[in-house]
Amino acid sequence: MEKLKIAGGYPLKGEVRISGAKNSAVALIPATILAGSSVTIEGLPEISDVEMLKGLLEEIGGKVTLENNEMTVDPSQMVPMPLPNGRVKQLRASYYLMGAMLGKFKKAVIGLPGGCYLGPRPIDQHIKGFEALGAQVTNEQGAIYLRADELRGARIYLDVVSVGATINIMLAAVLAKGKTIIENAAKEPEIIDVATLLTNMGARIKGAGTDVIRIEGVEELHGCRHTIIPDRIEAGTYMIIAAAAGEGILIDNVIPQHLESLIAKLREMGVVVEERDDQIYIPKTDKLKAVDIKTLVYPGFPTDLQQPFTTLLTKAEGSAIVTDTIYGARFKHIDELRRMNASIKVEGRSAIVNGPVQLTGARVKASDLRAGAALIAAGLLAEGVTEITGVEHIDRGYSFIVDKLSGLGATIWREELTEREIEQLENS
Ligand SMILES: CC(=O)N[C@H]1[C@@H](OP(=O)(O)OP(=O)(O)OC[C@H]2O[C@@H](n3ccc(=O)[nH]c3=O)[C@H](O)[C@@H]2O)O[C@H](CO)[C@@H](O)[C@@H]1O
Ligand SMILES: C=C(OP(=O)(O)O)C(=O)O
Repeated sequence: MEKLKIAGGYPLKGEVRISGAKNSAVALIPATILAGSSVTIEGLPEISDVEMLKGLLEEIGGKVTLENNEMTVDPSQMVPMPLPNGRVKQLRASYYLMGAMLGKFKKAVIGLPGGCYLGPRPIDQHIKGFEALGAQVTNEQGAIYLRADELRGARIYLDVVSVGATINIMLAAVLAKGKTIIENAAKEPEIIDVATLLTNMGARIKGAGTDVIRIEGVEELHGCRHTIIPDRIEAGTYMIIAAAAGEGILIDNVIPQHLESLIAKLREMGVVVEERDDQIYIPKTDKLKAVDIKTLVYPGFPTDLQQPFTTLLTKAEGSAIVTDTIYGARFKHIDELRRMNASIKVEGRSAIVNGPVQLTGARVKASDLRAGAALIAAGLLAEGVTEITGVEHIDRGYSFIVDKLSGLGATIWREELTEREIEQLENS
């Protein structure tokens, strides 16, 4: 086990290249199960979620190669092997194995997913969708059992706008008989990316990226090659770091339109954001103004950027209210930021941040992926050294974070935890 150490307070400058999108990758990889022949995905991020999914596809008989961020999956020998435990618990997106395996084999046994604990994360809408398509779904001892004689297209209205349920229902429906309509669908760019891959595989999908998706089931799907979209959350994290501690940072391989809500909020704070074709440039910002944010489904402000944005607000002049309407308890980073001298209080679904304060280095724990991003941003701003444990969460979603930040001039490194530190963590 490792920890991250950051000696803060150094100005950051230069260029950083964004990797492929985690939340696309984790759906594209299970989608390959549906094909009849090999699928290649280019530009995958080097994160542990991708490695976990590679292992899961191999467990069910897939032949998988992963080299230079390019994965090729030959699904021809795959079987509907139950996956009740093990790797499925290490990530959230193992839930996509439910839709993909149900679609392909008409049966699946998948353990309940892990991933970031952000308060309750139900999957009732996924299950409602599978049932509407004709599956019997039961939950037995922490695993979801899915079985169908045949899957038939259906009209499915999602009671909550859910990224996971929208993609999972698409995966299950592309090989179903007849037409499926998903109403109140989520509109995130990752959904369009998955629909693009499935369409290249021969699926018939219309409306991905709007709130009504129409799918006409086909008999079979074939192999193809697909290039993943850039990670808007990774890009947003570096934009926040650039606004907080940058002296001119160019963020390369980004689709600026995917980040309009963040760009608008940064501009409101007084940050100059230059949008180019596939790059964003943020020069040094002298003074930041506090702004309120409220997370919403896409194209609203993403919940995944709420935590790092909170760190930025500690440097802004005035009082700001951060409200998370998606995950009302996504505030585990706040206690840790307080250890670093932040002045923040949590009231219900909101955090009230008072700034500006000079953060100071401390020993802190990343409870989840974006809490980790918030603490890294804080460490870069802080006076002194910050030690961050819980690095395994950060490695789920940020490729080469130490190298990328070092390339910008940060003093950041990994260290092995001592046995005593591991013991302390296990008892905390
Ligand atoms: C692997 C992946 O892509 N993860 C992203 C995905 O998670 P995930 O797909 O888990 O998030 P959802 O979009 O499903 O969740 C949105 C909201 O709907 C609720 N809900 C969801 C499903 C359901 O069946 N019932 C239900 O009530 C959730 O509790 C939450 O309040 O979208 C989240 C919201 O943008 C992001 O934070 C995660 O990074
Ligand atoms: C919450 C996240 O991931 P997951 O849904 O995979 O836990 C995230 O990417 O911020």
